[in-house]
Amino acid sequence: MEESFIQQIYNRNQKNSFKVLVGLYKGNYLRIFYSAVLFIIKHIPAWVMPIAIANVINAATIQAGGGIRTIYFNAIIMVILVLQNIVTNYYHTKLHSYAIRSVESGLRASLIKKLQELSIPYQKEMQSGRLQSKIMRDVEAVQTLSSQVFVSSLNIFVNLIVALAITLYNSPTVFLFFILTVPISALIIVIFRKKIKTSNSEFRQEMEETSARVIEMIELVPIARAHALENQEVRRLNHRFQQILTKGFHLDIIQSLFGSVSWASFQLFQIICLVFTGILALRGSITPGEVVMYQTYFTTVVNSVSSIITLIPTIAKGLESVNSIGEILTAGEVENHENKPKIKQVDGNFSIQQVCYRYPNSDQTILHDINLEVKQGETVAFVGESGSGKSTILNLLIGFIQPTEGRILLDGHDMSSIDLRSFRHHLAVVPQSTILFSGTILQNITYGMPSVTEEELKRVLLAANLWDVIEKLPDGLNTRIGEHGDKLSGGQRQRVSIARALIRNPKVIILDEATSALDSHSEKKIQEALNTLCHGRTTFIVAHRLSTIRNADKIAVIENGRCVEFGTYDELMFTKGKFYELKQLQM
Ligand SMILES: Nc1ncnc2c1ncn2[C@@H]1O[C@H](COP(=O)(O)OP(=O)(O)OP(=O)(O)O)[C@@H](O)[C@H]1O
Repeated sequence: MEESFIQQIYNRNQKNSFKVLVGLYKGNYLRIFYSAVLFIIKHIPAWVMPIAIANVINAATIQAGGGIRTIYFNAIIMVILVLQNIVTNYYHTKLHSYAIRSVESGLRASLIKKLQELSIPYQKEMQSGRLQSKIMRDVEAVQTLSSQVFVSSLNIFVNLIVALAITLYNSPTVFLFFILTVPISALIIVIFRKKIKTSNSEFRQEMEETSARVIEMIELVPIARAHALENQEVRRLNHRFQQILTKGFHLDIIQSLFGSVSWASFQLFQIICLVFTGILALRGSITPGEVVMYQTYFTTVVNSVSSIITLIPTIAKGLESVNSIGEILTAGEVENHENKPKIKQVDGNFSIQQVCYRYPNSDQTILHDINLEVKQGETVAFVGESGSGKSTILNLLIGFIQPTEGRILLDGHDMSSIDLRSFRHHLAVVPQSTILFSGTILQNITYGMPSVTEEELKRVLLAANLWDVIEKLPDGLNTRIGEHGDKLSGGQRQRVSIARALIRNPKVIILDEATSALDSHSEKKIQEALNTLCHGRTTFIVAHRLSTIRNADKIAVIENGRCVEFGTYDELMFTKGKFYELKQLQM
């Protein structure tokens, strides 16, 4: 799949999260600019009001100027400036909010797209809870960062510049006093910045980890309940919450200390400023109105500088989230289909040649020199002890993982050199634990199919032995089946899964047979459905049922990652080797 624009921004600015953030707004720069201009207009009252107030005070206290006319004139100016704020604020918000919200949804869309491309082993490694936390929580932190940085920093910088400029124009002495705040604030920022960044990063990782555990726990509730392990589960999570408490507490303390130190320093400055301008007024250098004016501007300067300081934790958190999202968007563990030829037709001939496999995070080779020739339409059953490597072979055949040595040929094409998506259009996978989603039965069966005719649907339902089940349901095919299909029985779920495979009319089927025991009636129904499904298609089954094994064209016995026997049922029974032993054991 093509890299999204957001992915490109991440790849180009891997080390610099601030550059990434700015880059994300490409296409919105003009909107942001107009929003900033409107902000300046809407904010004019904040700068003009102190002057107008000073004029009114001076007109009232010093019998100079225009008296009542000055008071009225300044009042009218103030009213106009205040009222225009409502309109300009509306358009200012409209523009920047659209920009920020579109980046927010763009980030989520890019993450989802990337998740669909990442290799299956990588996804398993990352855990769904952590991924979910990145998609929801981190993107939200980036959105908060954007609005804070844009709205607050604009507010801060514009206020600061105007207050300082007016003061400089009126009194350079007071101006010099004002800018003394800069080194003080810089010092405070330097002292706290690194601590806040580290603390934020630790807290974010802890949250992600806990998120993963919580999702896992929710999925495990029935198992925990069935084994009376509720308390253990609660304890396990409580331990994680304790970690969050410690890390979050540490973060809060640093942030709060940072806030209070800066607040106290600036309040002290404000008191000094009042004393300083008061003395200047006593000496007659400035008027009483100007004392109020400078005090107001100084409050603006102080508030602006302390706002920059209070913004820092949010910025640190947001930039940490920019990094966190980048972990996914720049991950290289993707299924690479770029520039690989698509296959137009699949017959279903497989040649597995000298295949070995080792999981990336392990130094143990799981599969050794697997060699199998499978003809179009044949059914191959893999049997063997648990952990012998059967599911790993299925994952290799789907292309979720690639052989570390050897190769797999599909109709003569090396699977590593073709666009696997073109093969998977002709493939149906029926996993051991049926994966259903919380829609209707119809939606679950026709998942990913653009259109299905009534006759086709009926044929599939009959073949999957689902017709009777559907007929008994009040809403028929439109019955909602609950999360993961919880409202269906295990056997019914398996048959829905078989129907989903059937409707795709695949050329190749990969089937990890469910191990759970079913009653003989249900077992018979499933076996009939499976027979229809596999008929005339190349099928690979991890087989547990006797009937499946009996019906397979070939049986491959896997032992410790090696294929120790390969042949028909009768051949393997005749040679009285491993398969014979396994059968004896089962019986
Ligand atoms: N992601 C992984 N990382 C490392 N080792 C793994 C991973 N997945 C599986 N294994 C190991 O690979 C071996 C083969 O596993 P596999 O799931 O293929 O066995 P299986 O024959 O299908 O077992 P079962 O019949 O119980 O499903 C096991 O020893 C397992 O521990």
